[in-house]
Amino acid sequence: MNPNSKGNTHSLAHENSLIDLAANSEKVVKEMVERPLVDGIEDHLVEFSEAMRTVSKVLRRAAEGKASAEAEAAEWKRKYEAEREWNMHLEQKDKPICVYLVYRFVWDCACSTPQLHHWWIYMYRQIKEGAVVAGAAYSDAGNCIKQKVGDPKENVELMPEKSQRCCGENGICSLEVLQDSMEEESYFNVHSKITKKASFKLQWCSRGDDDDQHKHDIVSFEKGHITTAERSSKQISLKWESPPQTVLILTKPNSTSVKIICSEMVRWLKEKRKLNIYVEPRVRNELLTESSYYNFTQSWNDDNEFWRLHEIIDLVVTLGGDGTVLWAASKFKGPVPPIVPFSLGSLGFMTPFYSEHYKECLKSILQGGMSITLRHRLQCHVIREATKSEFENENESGPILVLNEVTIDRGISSFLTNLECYCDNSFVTCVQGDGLILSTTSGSTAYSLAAGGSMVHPQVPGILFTPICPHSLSFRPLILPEHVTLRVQVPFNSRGHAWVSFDGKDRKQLALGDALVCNMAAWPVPTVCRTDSTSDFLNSIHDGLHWNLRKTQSFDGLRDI
Ligand SMILES: NC(=O)c1ccc[n+]([C@@H]2O[C@H](COP(=O)([O-])OP(=O)(O)OC[C@H]3O[C@@H](n4cnc5c(N)ncnc54)[C@H](O)[C@@H]3O)[C@@H](O)[C@H]2O)c1
Ligand SMILES: Nc1ncnc2c1ncn2[C@@H]1O[C@H](COP(=O)(O)OP(=O)(O)OP(=O)(O)O)[C@@H](O)[C@H]1O
Repeated sequence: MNPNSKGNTHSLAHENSLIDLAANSEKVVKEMVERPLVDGIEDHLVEFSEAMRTVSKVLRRAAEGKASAEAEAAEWKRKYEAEREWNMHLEQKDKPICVYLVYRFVWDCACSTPQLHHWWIYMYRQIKEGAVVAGAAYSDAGNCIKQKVGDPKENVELMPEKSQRCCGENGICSLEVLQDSMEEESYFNVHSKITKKASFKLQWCSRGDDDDQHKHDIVSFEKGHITTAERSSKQISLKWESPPQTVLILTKPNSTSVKIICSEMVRWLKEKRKLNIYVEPRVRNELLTESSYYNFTQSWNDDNEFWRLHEIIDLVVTLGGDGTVLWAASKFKGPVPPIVPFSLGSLGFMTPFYSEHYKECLKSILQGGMSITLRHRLQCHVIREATKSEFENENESGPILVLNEVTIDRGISSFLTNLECYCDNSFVTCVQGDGLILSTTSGSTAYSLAAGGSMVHPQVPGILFTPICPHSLSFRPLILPEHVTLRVQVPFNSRGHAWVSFDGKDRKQLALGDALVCNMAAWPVPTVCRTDSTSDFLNSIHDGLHWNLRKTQSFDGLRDI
């Protein structure tokens, strides 16, 4: 048998079987198609296709929602950044082109070299910061040589000295610092024959470290402004490098005991410590009504003048309760000088100094170093839905700074607040309840505590997110890191408006669509400690809040051992 013919027969059979199979499959499919559908399958298919349609609708909506949330977040970011830019622009505008005009530098020839050196360093810093400087200096009694500043900026120009007096004979050695505008010039002329702000150094150290090896500078100090370049939770000490000369006293109004201590303190600071003393206009009037002796006290006419005071104030003394410390902090929109809080209120959580011992306390603070607590503040912006591109007038004066907290609540509305909260543009939650507290760690022992938030040591950097009476069983308070930006928005489907207040003051309404944006401010409030930050905090929670006060269990009764 021919093997080839055998192979041909096999392949032919295989082909025929494939044709049969195809014809059969076609027949089977035809039968299946023609066969009536089994009961119920049609219904299932309809249901299935409806379900698929619903799924695709949900997916489409989710995609649309995500896109709109992203667009909204981008819009808020844009508004927030535009507002910051605007504020920075205003700040620049506020900054006089010629920040300092040194119009007289009377030089004692006996101390020429080191002081002249310091003066030029000081001037160089001003120029670096954008100041146009005009001035003249005299190097020694006989030869009044005008010195020109190198050229740190082109706008440096020397002005002829008005009264070219050499002071070799009278021995005065003073630097008068003036603002350039008329208003500021007259203000400083009238109010201060001043003086350079005292300089000091901030360090952190571990407890019990006696030698300087364990101390580290944490803050560079220029022009008397404290800024936390690096936030530290360690104890911070402040050491004067030149004697403080100017003190501002802020007092709680309508209190007889405060008035008595205030007038005594002013007299003592002037007579015994030879300090320049600033008081509020109200207090100056009260002192002058008491006696014309107090004519030496200085004050200010309006907020603009006050806002420049931090440039010459070495120390702030508060006489009152916590409210007076909050008041003092709120007066400083930028850098804050160290605050010495004397207790003349009822609770006094942040006021560790006893007013009866003011002489000893102030003496040691003015002479030596001190421990301070750098209390962080929150800066808040109210952003109105109605003003999409421009920012409200209220924002033109810059952010509102709080030392305790900013509260968003339902105010007089009887409905639940409905607040959408975002952290760095990520959705956090929707607060449905009486409201929300965004608190600093200093404020953790105030309203936030009453709403169930944790007590946090004031040196711990963080922002407390504490709901007020949330209508939910699982809403625990949060503590967020200090670097985040929080946005709390009243959604359009909210039943009522919300209200925002700053350290319990300045209530503002938030309409539908309005938002509050807040983050940590650059300017902390340095408060002087009686002992140190931790001891003062623990004393306050024990004495002020009676924390964990319980009768001690006796030895009587059952025991494990
Ligand atoms: N339910 C509450 O506890 C509640 C309600 C509203 C306001 N407050 C707090 O009152 C503060 C305003 O204080 P005020 O003196 O101007 O108003 P206030 O006269 O109403 O006094 C409020 C009380 O809170 C105390 N307090 C303030 N700051 C504190 C802090 N950081 N730690 C511990 N206790 C503190 C004060 O000593 C005072 O006893 C707000 O910032 C807010 O924290 C609390
Ligand atoms: N210099 C000031 N000018 C205007 N208002 C002030 C000034 N100092 C304090 N206040 C306000 O006066 C109120 C009472 O002040 P403060 O809280 O210091 O006293 P207190 O209520 O007696 O003390 P405590 O809070 O310890 O009970 C606060 O609302 C505060 O904002």
